[in-house]
Amino acid sequence: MEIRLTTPQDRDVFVDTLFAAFGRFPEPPGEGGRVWSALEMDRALFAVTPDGRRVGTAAAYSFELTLPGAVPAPAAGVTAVGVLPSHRRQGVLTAMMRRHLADVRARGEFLSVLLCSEAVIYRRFGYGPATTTHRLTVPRHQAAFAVPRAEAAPVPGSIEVLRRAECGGILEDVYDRYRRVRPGALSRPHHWWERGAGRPPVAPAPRYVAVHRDAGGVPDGYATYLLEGTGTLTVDETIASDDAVATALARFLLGHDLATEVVFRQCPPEHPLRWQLADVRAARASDETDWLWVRLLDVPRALTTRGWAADGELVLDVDDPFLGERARHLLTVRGGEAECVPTDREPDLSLDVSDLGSVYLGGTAPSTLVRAGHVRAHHPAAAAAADALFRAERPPHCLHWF
Ligand SMILES: CC(=O)SCCNC(=O)CCNC(=O)[C@H](O)C(C)(C)COP(=O)(O)OP(=O)(O)OC[C@H]1O[C@@H](n2cnc3c(N)ncnc32)[C@H](O)[C@@H]1OP(=O)(O)O
Repeated sequence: MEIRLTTPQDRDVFVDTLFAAFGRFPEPPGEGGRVWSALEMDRALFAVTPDGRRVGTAAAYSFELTLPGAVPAPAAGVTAVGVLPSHRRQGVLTAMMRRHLADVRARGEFLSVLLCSEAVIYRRFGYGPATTTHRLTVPRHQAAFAVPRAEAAPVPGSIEVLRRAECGGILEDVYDRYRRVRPGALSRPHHWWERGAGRPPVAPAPRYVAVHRDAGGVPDGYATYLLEGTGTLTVDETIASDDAVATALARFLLGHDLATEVVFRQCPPEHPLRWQLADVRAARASDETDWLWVRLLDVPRALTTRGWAADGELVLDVDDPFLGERARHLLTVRGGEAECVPTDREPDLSLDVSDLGSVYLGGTAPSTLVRAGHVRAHHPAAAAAADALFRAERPPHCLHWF
């Protein structure tokens, strides 16, 4: 089996092969099919049999991932993974993953990320689930806000309702400012917006957009939504770098006449809404799911690149069975600056690289993985020390679909 890079001329066959792996036919370009226009064919792979048949596909987008401390880092976004049903469980994906990880390293990148179709596939390749997302449903009759102190001084500004097609570059600008400060957020490259590649609101599906502007008229938040005939107002995403702006948008959406309930999709963990409503049971959480999976390809570089909110010292014994690598690192953080060097000191924690991926963005406490039996703590204080160190300024969240 040969694994080879594709060329721009391969795009149609690539998409066709991918859909055959999923047992479906490619969507017309005007619908979900637009997302394939963003494929970077110089990062896409075909698995080819000795007799020349293309039986597997995998691709990668060039994103920036925001790490704790608002640090941007290049991240390869794995996508379009498929192996024809006739060729499964013969190691085709394994071969493509090996090649992908080697290509990422060769480019000087140290992070690979993905969204899983099935959660049992990728841990063996060193990926760990690092962020979650869920939806919040609020019945309108329970949507009254309590008036905590923050609400006494509402954010100055205005909200205007536009159609998606009227927004020009507003969504792209607001999203880009937002993603630079949110751990776990991915960039949405310009050509995604230009081509409408992705799900709404990147795809220009019919949507209304509540655009929040600051007192000077500059857009600083938006929410895209649609009121369905059933009375459900579905919000695709609320984007605002400022919590007060997000609150103003939530108030606006929850005040929408004729809606019987408002469904906020793609919510981050610890969303403040339930604390803002008078009825603390009103915002019902559902459909919680893993979202971004993270794979580290250079542990010292990954650990010294992210920001750290607390000082501390940890010895981590990290096992990477897929790449056949094992190393012990001394991580020292002083004044937010991290140093990570090889050591032969006794470890505080022993863990698989996939578990390091899960805790890397601060979304999973190392102590949870110790309790789950994934991570081994070598002394009683180790897990708490790791929790204090890895915690991010706020739980990481990713809402980009790719
Ligand atoms: C980021 C994304 O694009 S997610 C999309 C993933 N693609 C899909 O879900 C499309 C449908 N599925 C497929 O095309 C294939 O089943 C794939 C791509 C998931 C797996 O491809 P394969 O070539 O069969 O994988 P491969 O033979 O390398 O399997 C490696 C190991 O993973 C296991 N594995 C692979 N897929 C699965 C699965 N879906 N469920 C459980 N185990 C799996 C195999 O059993 C094997 O285990 P082993 O090493 O213990 O023997």
